Amino acid sequence: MAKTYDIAVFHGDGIGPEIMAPTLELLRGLGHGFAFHDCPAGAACYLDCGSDLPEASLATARAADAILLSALGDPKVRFPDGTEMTPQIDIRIALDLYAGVRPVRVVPGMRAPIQPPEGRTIDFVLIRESTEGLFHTQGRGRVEADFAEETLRITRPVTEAVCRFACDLARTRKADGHPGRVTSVDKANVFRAFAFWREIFDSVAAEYPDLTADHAYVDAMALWMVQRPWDWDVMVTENMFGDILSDLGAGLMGGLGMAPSADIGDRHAVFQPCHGSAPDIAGRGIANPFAMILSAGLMLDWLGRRHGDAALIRDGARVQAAVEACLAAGETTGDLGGTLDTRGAAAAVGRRL
Ligand SMILES: NC(=O)c1ccc[n+]([C@@H]2O[C@H](COP(=O)([O-])OP(=O)(O)OC[C@H]3O[C@@H](n4cnc5c(N)ncnc54)[C@H](O)[C@@H]3O)[C@@H](O)[C@H]2O)c1
Ligand SMILES: CC(C)[C@H](C(=O)O)[C@@H](O)C(=O)O
Ligand SMILES: [Mg+2]
Repeated sequence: MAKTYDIAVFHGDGIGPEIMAPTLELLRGLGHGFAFHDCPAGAACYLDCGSDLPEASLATARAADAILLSALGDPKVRFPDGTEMTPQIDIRIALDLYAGVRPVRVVPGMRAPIQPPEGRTIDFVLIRESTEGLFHTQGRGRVEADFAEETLRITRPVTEAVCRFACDLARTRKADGHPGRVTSVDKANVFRAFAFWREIFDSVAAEYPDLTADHAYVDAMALWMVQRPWDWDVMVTENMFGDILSDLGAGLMGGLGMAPSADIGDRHAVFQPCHGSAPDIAGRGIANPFAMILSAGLMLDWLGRRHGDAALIRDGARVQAAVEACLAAGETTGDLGGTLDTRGAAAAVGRRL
């Protein structure tokens, strides 16, 4: 009998449920025997039950084969100390999801602000360490009357693991015709913690003589991602740098509605769009579902490779191709210049599947 995959589903806040519902419909249509398990979390859940990440939801996520997560959070709903709830960070830390995979891919028809020169493509992957770095003290920073302080933490095991993940990915991509280059993005000129990061990156990269390994300072990389985004293959960087650069990457694709992500650890993985709950457009049914759908495509690919299921890998690629065909045909939501609403854009993907 074919395997059933248990998928934990966080529907989220704001536009979260609006983009998750049609994504689940598309997944059901692929006929892989997915069992979806709802996991309440986020701002609405906090108002409802007093927790933004109930233990039961985390337990369901832990037991699942994969986790699909839509945008969570609402700037108007805060903890008593005034901080916003960020359960997605708590999940990354609780499940050791150290490798945040954020692909940046500009394809024909995309309303991208920068077009590559003839013969070049914008197609790189940013790997964002997602469990430590400058997020180490998130929500626990020290705030006194006259100063505030947060801590940047870089540890050897996590840095080795995320650098190895990036090198493995560059190697896999090289087999598909990419240059086989991995770039560490850091600030080693100023911070000893980043000199430590760079030294670890170098020692891991030395195990991959078939790859080109190099470094860039994060400020210069922000410039180069705009000036020559076609030059990059795989980048690996600290949590906060990756958070910021991945939104820059989303900008290269025409907006956050196009930016998927995967947070991957050794045992678990979460698939979610890079964007938030977009309170400014929530409830109107006009959010772009493509980042959520592409994230589901990354999930199919990851599950397929993990379980040796070629049909899942094939469908991961089909989902990406279907979204790209919609872009080429101009069948998109308003943020990308189209006239479709959320359901219409998802249906356009469905027709191509
Ligand atoms: N991964 C996540 O769950 C995640 C990521 C970022 C922010 N957040 C949370 O979301 C809330 C809102 O944050 P924000 O406003 O800074 O960022 P946001 O990503 O929600 O929105 C930024 C801008 O992008 C637009 N946008 C985002 N997704 C879109 C989509 N799918 N289609 C069309 N337009 C889209 C929004 O309308 C807005 O103008 C906050 O509570 C924040 O903490 C969650
Ligand atoms: C919402 C926020 C906590 C989150 C992050 O900072 O990681 C988001 O910006 C992201 O990029 O996934
Ligand atoms: Mg972000």
